[in-house]
Amino acid sequence: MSVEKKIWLEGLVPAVFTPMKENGDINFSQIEPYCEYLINNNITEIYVNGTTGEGKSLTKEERKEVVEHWIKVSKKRLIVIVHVGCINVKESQELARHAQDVGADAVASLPSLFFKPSNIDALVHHCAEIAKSAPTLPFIYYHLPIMTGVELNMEDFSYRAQKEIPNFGGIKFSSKDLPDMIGVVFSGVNVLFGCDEQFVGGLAMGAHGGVGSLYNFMPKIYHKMIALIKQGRLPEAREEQMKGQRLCRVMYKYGNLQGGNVAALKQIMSYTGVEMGPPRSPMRECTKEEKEKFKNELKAIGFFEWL
Ligand SMILES: CC(=O)N[C@@H]([C@@H](O)[C@H](O)[C@H](O)CO)[C@@H](O)CC(=O)C(=O)O
Repeated sequence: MSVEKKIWLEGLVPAVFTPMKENGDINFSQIEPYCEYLINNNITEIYVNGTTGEGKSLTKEERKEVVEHWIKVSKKRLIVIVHVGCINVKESQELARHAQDVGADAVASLPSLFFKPSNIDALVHHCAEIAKSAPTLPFIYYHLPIMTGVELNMEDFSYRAQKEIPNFGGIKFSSKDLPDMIGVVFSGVNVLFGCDEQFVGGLAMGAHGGVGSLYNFMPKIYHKMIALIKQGRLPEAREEQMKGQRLCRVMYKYGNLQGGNVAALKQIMSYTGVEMGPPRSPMRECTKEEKEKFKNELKAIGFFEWL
């Protein structure tokens, strides 16, 4: 079987959150308004069950249900990329097959996370095993060394993967190692940069687009950045990037208190009007007092004018 759906992404791909209820269950009813909010903000692609979506904190069945909901409510108006990485390859394969069966547009995976691949051979082999379970969809490798500890050279990996994985579609590059990233760009595959606080740098080094959490609630700012870069207006693009940096500094502070950045990001996302609810353990929600201070700090940097 050959790859049927080919994609080449160039814009902003929000890594979507998974809305939750106070009791920790997934709040599926928020996915539809969330989807409409994204579409109204000119978003055409999403990345489901990634880091921002707390995919690794969900059960396999929950992950499948989340994907089904997104596909149902988006009614083919969004390109849906599904992250399927699990602790064991069998479950990753099951999720990849499921994504293909229910109509996703691409699958992506982290490397194996406990028995980490110690060389390119092992990483290519692991990705090929997952990719072959969804042979009609492009497979995107999710490079996130800060969380996975797998820090292999991505340029070398890309050349090997293009030879050995028939449906290899590109790399979601969530590392700040831009010299490695430019090597991947020149290897000819689709590169989606994942460090929102240096998006301008990533685009300047050739990334085609970005997958990230800030694109959920700051799409206007990041769309503007793309437009300014295309017009060669770098000083103005930097002004917009500085807004992302200001947001991140406040977000890191509260993320640290809450046990992880996704908790703080969910709080910020709720200010768009789409309720995200709490994160799942080991992260926690802000206390009432923390929420108040957090909101005031966001106000002070001008965040509410960027929505
Ligand atoms: C480590 C991490 O979570 N990185 C985020 C960024 O969007 C990140 O939140 C942002 O750059 C702020 O640090 C994304 O790369 C993750 C992502 O796309 C995902 O949710 O899978």
